[in-house]
Amino acid sequence: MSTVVLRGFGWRHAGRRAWAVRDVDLRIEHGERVLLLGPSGAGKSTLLAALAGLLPDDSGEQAGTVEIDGRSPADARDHVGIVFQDPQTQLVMARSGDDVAFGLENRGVPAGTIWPRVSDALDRVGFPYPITRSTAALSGGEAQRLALAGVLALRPGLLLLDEPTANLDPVGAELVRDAITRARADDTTLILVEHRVAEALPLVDRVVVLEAGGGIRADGAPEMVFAAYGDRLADEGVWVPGFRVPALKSPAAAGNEVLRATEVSVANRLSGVSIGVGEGEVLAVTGPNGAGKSTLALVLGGLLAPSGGQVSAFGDPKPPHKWRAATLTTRIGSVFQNPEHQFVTSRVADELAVGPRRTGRTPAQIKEIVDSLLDRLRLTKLAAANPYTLSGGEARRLSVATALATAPRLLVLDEPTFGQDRRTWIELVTLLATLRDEGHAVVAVTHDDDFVQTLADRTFPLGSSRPGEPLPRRRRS
Ligand SMILES: Nc1ncnc2c1ncn2[C@@H]1O[C@H](COP(=O)(O)OP(=O)(O)OP(=O)(O)O)[C@@H](O)[C@H]1O
Ligand SMILES: Nc1ncnc2c1ncn2[C@@H]1O[C@H](COP(=O)(O)OP(=O)(O)OP(=O)(O)O)[C@@H](O)[C@H]1O
Repeated sequence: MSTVVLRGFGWRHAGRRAWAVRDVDLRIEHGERVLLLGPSGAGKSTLLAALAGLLPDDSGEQAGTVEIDGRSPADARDHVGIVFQDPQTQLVMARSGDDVAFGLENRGVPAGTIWPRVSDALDRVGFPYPITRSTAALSGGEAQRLALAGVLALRPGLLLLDEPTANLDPVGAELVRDAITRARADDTTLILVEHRVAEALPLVDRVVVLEAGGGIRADGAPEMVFAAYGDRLADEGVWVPGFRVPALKSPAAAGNEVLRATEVSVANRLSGVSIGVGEGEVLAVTGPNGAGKSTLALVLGGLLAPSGGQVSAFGDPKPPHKWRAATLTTRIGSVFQNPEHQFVTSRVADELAVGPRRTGRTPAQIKEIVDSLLDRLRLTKLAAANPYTLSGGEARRLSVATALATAPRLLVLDEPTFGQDRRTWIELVTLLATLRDEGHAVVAVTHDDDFVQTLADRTFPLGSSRPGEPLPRRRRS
């Protein structure tokens, strides 16, 4: 167990004018369990990184002090376990079991107890493979489970979790919540960052809300915080319990089919899936971790050749993965599960210009497209920032914006709403609804039930025993 004390704490990342987080005075006692909230970009991940001793002096400027049990985060590191927002970045070993064992070995855990602790931690998170499974061949949710097992095995005094269930299917999320609850028995101090408040509340006894411009907006027992500040927090973008999602489903029937996949397979990852999507339709692909959703998205987006089956789109005799890059970008816009995998420039604004430039737009047209997307996705202030330095929510919005920049008629989005606060979520979903109403087709892989309820015209449950409903051949009347 650990006590955390922040006094006047602030951090400004190198190369940024604005402070990521500032004026934070906070004391968290041994064994307390805190939900840290705040709008996208408010500095939640930065604060966790500071506590984990992951902000080296030369990477920015610090104000105030941080102490864990009276020590600096660098000195307390052995007592702290963190799971990042993007778990794939924290897996270091080639084999899954070794990845969990690595942390234990580093901390000098006696050799005889390492492997029992590894298998206990993997069981707790429902990791579905033998310990020899390659870490490079894990789906997003599987990687998240493994990263969690890695820190749970350490039994840290201070456990820092950044959206630990965002990539998990409902069964996985429940297991992880159980595992977090069990860590309570070890008197672990917990700081949890999670946009979706309802599921996180049973795990915590205190809520701290960071203010976007600095300082703490609210702090106290959950019921007190939401009773006193609920409405204002909602206005500022925080997901508050009881939030009802807007209904944005299309009143119109789907138009002509733009893409059809027949019995597509990818060896060991996806087997025999048939799916189609029509103009003006939002199709949600759901299903358990490892079902093959991201693999299917790559195939539909023309980014991965299927090993079996056919894909045809826009009446082209060639399948999308054989199209020229310029053709592909004007027809299909893809968003990957990990936004960083798709960034190719060092400025947010340049990133948005890549597609339009490739498709021959004039400089004036490019500027108009870029400015409009920055505005619509709340990224204008970050136009000059390096895409790799964005917060999780910002990076996700940039990746959606880049997919829209060439106005493709089909969007294939892998977890488009991941990491969004309430305000950016509504804006993003409303933007997709507008595109849908203009006749664009949208295929979205998602674990976000609110997204399905709000926007999906049809759901394709992959990996379940129910086959996807066939696409009715309807025309817009
Ligand atoms: N390495 C970095 N270099 C420069 N700026 C950064 C870096 N990491 C984060 N930032 C900036 O600091 C601010 C806070 O980011 P942080 O990731 O802490 O926010 P967050 O509250 O966790 O957001 P989200 O909910 O979107 O994940 C953001 O504006 C972000 O662009
Ligand atoms: N590069 C890879 N090489 C080999 N196997 C892989 C690779 N990537 C994923 N897999 C495996 O293929 C299957 C499907 O993975 P995929 O990422 O498509 O699942 P998913 O449904 O998107 O999962 P999640 O909900 O966890 O993101 C999983 O069993 C996964 O372990």
